[in-house]
Amino acid sequence: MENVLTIAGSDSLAGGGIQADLKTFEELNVFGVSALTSVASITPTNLTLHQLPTTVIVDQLTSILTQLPIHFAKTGLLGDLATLEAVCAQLESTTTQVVVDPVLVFKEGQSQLQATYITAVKQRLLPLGYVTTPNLAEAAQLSGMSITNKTEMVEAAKRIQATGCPNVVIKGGNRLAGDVASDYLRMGDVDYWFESPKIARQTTDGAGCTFSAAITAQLAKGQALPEAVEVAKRFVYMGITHGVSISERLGSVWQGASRQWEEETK
Ligand SMILES: Nc1ncnc2c1ncn2[C@@H]1O[C@H](COP(=O)(O)OP(=O)(O)O)[C@@H](O)[C@H]1O
Ligand SMILES: Cc1ncc(COP(=O)(O)OP(=O)(O)O)c(N)n1
Repeated sequence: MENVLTIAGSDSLAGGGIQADLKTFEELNVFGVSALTSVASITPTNLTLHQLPTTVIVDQLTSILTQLPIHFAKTGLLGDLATLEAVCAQLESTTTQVVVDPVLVFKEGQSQLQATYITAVKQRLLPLGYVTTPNLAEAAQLSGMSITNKTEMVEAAKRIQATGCPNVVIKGGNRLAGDVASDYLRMGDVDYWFESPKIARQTTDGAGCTFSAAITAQLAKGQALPEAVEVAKRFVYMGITHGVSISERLGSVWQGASRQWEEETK
């Protein structure tokens, strides 16, 4: 079995973060290991990041990268510039292929990431990526343009490729107007579109983390990127459709949905 690493923050409500990543890895039959960067504390009005000391993050990565073969890793919420730089320094000394989920904007709230952080994502983190998976709002920040339609998604992906990441998936998701959840993969200079009906449910927390974790798992198992994105899209679609309303206000993707559905239809 392949080991797969997630370098990400904790979301105690499991609406994303390391919790969603590890559940996804488990469901897709890879062995998930993790380096925790930050603990996000989410209330109806606030999103606070409690950042771990850089030395603790580096210690976790050293322990993992010096002892285990890790062919694929994903990065999620890194949280601040010092963490981003430390993580990049560690990854630069490996041959690990990296799926970069830039995590600048998420549904539960806006973190206070500075312009210097976004610049570092473009200059240090994206060049290390095999593929990056911004949502529409993140793609707008990384490309420096507004994105309201598919033509602009293509142009934004080209601009993001210019940072040095060869493959870009822009998730149109719920943010792109219309009835269809359209995600766009630009792989080199080839275009792929992945589409599903938009699901009118609130159980979308964690959709982005689950999507990038699923891509990472499928790549680790040897699948090519377009097929990995297709599997991830279906996995998230099932996860939202059978998502869990964990409270009156909060709804999360259910990573066990594909397995449950397969078991029920056997
Ligand atoms: N309402 C929805 N219906 C169907 N698919 C959705 C919906 N919302 C998001 N998705 C899908 O979930 C995945 C994650 O997208 P998104 O929620 O935009 O990312 P993020 O969580 O990073 O904001 C994408 O494949 C997107 O198309
Ligand atoms: C610690 C932590 N990191 C990332 C997220 C965001 O999760 P994501 O799946 O990318 O986005 P949403 O679908 O929840 O918008 C998180 N909640 N916590």
